[in-house]
Amino acid sequence: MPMNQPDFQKITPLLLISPNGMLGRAWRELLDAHGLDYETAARPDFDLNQPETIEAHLVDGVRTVINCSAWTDVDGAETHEADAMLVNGEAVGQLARRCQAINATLVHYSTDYVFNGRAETPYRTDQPRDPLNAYGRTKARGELLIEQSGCEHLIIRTSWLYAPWGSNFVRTMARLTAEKPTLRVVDDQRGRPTSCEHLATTSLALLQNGGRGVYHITDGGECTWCEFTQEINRQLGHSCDVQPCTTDEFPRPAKRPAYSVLDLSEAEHLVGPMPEWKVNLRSVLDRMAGSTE
Ligand SMILES: NC(=O)C1=CN([C@@H]2O[C@H](COP(=O)(O)OP(=O)(O)OC[C@H]3O[C@@H](n4cnc5c(N)ncnc54)[C@H](OP(=O)(O)O)[C@@H]3O)[C@@H](O)[C@H]2O)C=CC1
Ligand SMILES: Cc1cn([C@H]2C[C@H](O)[C@@H](COP(=O)(O)OP(=O)(O)O[C@H]3O[C@@H](C)C(=O)[C@@H](O)[C@H]3O)O2)c(=O)[nH]c1=O
Repeated sequence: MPMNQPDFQKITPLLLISPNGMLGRAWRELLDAHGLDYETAARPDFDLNQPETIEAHLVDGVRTVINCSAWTDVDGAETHEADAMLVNGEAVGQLARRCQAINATLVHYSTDYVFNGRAETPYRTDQPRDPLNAYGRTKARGELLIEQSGCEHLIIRTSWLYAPWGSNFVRTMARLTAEKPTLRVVDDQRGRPTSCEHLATTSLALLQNGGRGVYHITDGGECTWCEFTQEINRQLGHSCDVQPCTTDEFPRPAKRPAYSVLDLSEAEHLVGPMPEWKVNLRSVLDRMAGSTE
């Protein structure tokens, strides 16, 4: 990926919120690899439900705040929308207003689930937010509050995150395809998987290259959850029979969008093409093979 002469002085010192989440860990590894100057903010010292802890961590001198925190339990948000809204909505507004006050740039993550999934071509960054579920509504509110705060920001929408660590679809399916002779996986939801390591690296490149406003970053290509599982099964050499099913045959509390492919052209214009999801999947599975986690 073309990365112009890095001038990290413009973006440091950084504050990394939630370095122990799935994406937060990828950011931590990336910042360590570059030897960048950063502090971290995590529970219990930093809690988005306690506004005073936001003020205590976002202090004068911090140039960039990378927010990897969120309520990510999509089904749980259906019955706890107010709690999810505090974390993904109102607290994000507070973060953004604090960034404005200390003149820091806020890098924030959002989701394909802010869209209704009724499109048939990739969602552009400027298409209207119209979430189908509670999680999507809370993430849409967070985006809006950032935009209203007037802070300098980079909102990165992404989708279907996976990593060699944490709780995610690839790790779940790696286990299930090893354990089960057959598996049924929904084949009528189409989107773009995203490796967290790729996302962190590409986010840093976008930040460095002046990306501000809303951008989309995912792996390249697209697939259904079933096709994703079939490829995990194939790359791992497992012999599970992965069969397609419909969303109706796999009922869940939260509705998911049928089509949530994000248009990548604006990010690709600044930082180059996104690697294909099968290529990124291979790297992550290789790393999982060499790990005891
Ligand atoms: N996972 C996915 O598939 C996708 C995720 N995204 C977005 O990407 C971002 C990163 O997601 P991901 O890495 O999967 O998230 P994780 O669920 O792995 O991590 C979320 C982090 O948020 C922290 N957190 C939750 N509540 C609070 C709180 N009240 N105060 C402080 N910290 C809190 C958690 O802390 P603790 O470690 O203490 O639990 C955890 O470290 C999020 O914005 C998410 O919405 C977008 C698209 C897809
Ligand atoms: C385990 C399993 C899942 N599935 C389906 C259900 C669901 O439609 C799909 C994916 O399941 P998950 O629970 O991993 O998906 P989900 O929690 O909806 O993942 C989402 O998380 C949030 C945080 C985001 O922002 C989104 O981009 C997206 O990544 O796989 C099967 O069909 N068969 C199975 O055996």
